[in-house]
Amino acid sequence: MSLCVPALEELRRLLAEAALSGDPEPTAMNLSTIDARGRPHSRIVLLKGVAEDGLRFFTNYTSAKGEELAAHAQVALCLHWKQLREGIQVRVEGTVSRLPEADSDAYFASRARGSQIGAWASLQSQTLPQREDFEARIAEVEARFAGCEVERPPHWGGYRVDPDLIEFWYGANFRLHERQRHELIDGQWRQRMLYP
Ligand SMILES: Cc1cc2nc3c(=O)[nH]c(=O)nc-3n(C[C@H](O)[C@H](O)[C@H](O)COP(=O)(O)O)c2cc1C
Repeated sequence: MSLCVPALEELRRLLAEAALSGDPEPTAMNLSTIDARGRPHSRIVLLKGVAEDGLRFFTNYTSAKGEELAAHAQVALCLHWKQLREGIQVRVEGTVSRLPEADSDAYFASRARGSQIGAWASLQSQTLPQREDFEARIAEVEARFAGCEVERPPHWGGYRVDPDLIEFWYGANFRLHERQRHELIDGQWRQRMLYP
């Protein structure tokens, strides 16, 4: 894995700045995946860390996105902070792999108990015939783990995105926006500007 240290440092700086800017969801990012038929799908997930091994997010491995990621490991991520400076967008493309179990365990243990219960109770992406069915599953999981810690379900955990493209778009007056693209080409990170 080859990391683009300057781009990841810039991303961390922007995340910190976005958190201070009062953005209610500074880590919300669009995650695009491709299914086995080549059809793209997008949804928001939370960016849970920019680490040495890539960008992390957590989800249900048996969800629609989990199946899509098993079919195609290529993903595109997009973050947008409307109120930061003149507006900033970050695009990331790369390859996902599952995080080590110990990392998923550690993150799961840090989650609120309600979220832990939800990870067991939600059959994410499957048809829910009626709301009461979900509530009954939540009650069943709460009873199962009453008085003890909720362990991580085997179907729930993290992915890391190993980027091969990171692009920063900085908004500016009169549409003189700035685009800085970092691309991994033949094992080397290269930087160039693009017309906005
Ligand atoms: C602000 C926001 C944050 C979200 N964060 C996550 C997340 O971190 N992980 C997750 O699995 N779903 C998250 N979701 C729900 C997803 O957008 C999506 O509905 C769910 O993961 C099912 O997607 P799928 O059927 O394509 O697998 C979030 C939704 C919103 C609006």
